[in-house]
Amino acid sequence: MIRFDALRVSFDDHVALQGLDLDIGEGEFFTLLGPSGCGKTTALRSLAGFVEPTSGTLHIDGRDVTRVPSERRGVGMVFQSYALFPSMSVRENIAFGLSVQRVPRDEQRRRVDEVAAQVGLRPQQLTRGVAELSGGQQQRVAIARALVLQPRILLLDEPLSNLDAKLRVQLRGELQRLQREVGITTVYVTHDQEEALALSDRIAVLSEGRLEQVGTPREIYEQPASAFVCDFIGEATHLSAEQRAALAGAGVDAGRDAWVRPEHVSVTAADDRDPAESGSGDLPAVVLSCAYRGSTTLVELEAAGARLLASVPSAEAARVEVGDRVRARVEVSAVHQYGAAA
Ligand SMILES: Nc1ncnc2c1ncn2[C@@H]1O[C@H](COP(=O)(O)OP(=O)(O)OP(=O)(O)O)[C@@H](O)[C@H]1O
Repeated sequence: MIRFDALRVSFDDHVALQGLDLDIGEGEFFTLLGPSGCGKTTALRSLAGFVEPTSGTLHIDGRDVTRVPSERRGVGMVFQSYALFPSMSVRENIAFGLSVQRVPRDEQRRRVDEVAAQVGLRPQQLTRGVAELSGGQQQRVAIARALVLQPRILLLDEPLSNLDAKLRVQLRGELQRLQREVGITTVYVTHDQEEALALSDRIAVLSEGRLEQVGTPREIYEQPASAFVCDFIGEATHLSAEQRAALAGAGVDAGRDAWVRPEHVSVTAADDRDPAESGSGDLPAVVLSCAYRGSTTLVELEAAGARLLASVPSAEAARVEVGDRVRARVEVSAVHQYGAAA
């Protein structure tokens, strides 16, 4: 339903998007994810019609909208700051776009009531000033203001980034439910990988204006297509040359870059066998620190001369202490390898 075709955006001599190809399906919750400056906001703003591409095309529902003005693209946008009018009531804020379009008063009223109920705003909240509302309620108003214009696509630019951690988690659940209920195709921008994994049907990971990978949260996490994605999504240890050499007998290619996630490293008691001979992916290790995380504990090890992270059930972690000599067992089949080692 949305197609980016070789979309390139340059600002003076800086290339923000280097030819983006992307297809987003009807009803999808699709996230553009990447570190600051990777071009995700530029991609979103191009889709909204606020940024003019240097080359390439954009299609919505099969229609070339590359040069179509923003207001005729059928997109509704929610900004990071919400951009609500502080002197107006909730109802006036939501109705703003309808007033601009000179929609009759009684129809405005009906549509605002309908969309307010959809996003979970109570009727008595509609007469309040927006300044009196909490961050989460303001977010609902901002979404209602976009939805009331009945867009085909909802664009959200880091809408949760101004909220505290607990509210962010709560609201992302609400946002997901709301999107499912309304069924509207949604494009979401964030630099927060945890948020992207929790919310999205699919994710596009961008780096320096290029697409690194597109996939479901599970695909991106479990089969990262590049070292960049593996490092950016979740936690991973970049194995040193010495660690790779020590694991070569168990099947790691010592000549290639290698990464392993903490949940694929376990900690067992040290014994006297030479780990290199066991062929099982064991490394002699010393416990450097233990960070309790509830059901699991992140154990930082020094293994074969370099750092290695292991995520172990907290019940097991209770048996190890900082300074203990242990064995780190690396699940070699879960090691991600890319290109030649630097
Ligand atoms: N209007 C502009 N003029 C000049 N350069 C711009 C403009 N907008 C963006 N850029 C540059 O383009 C690059 C990509 O910016 P963009 O805002 O798309 O990144 P981002 O991934 O969304 O980052 P952030 O999370 O920090 O917003 C950055 O290097 C940025 O400085």
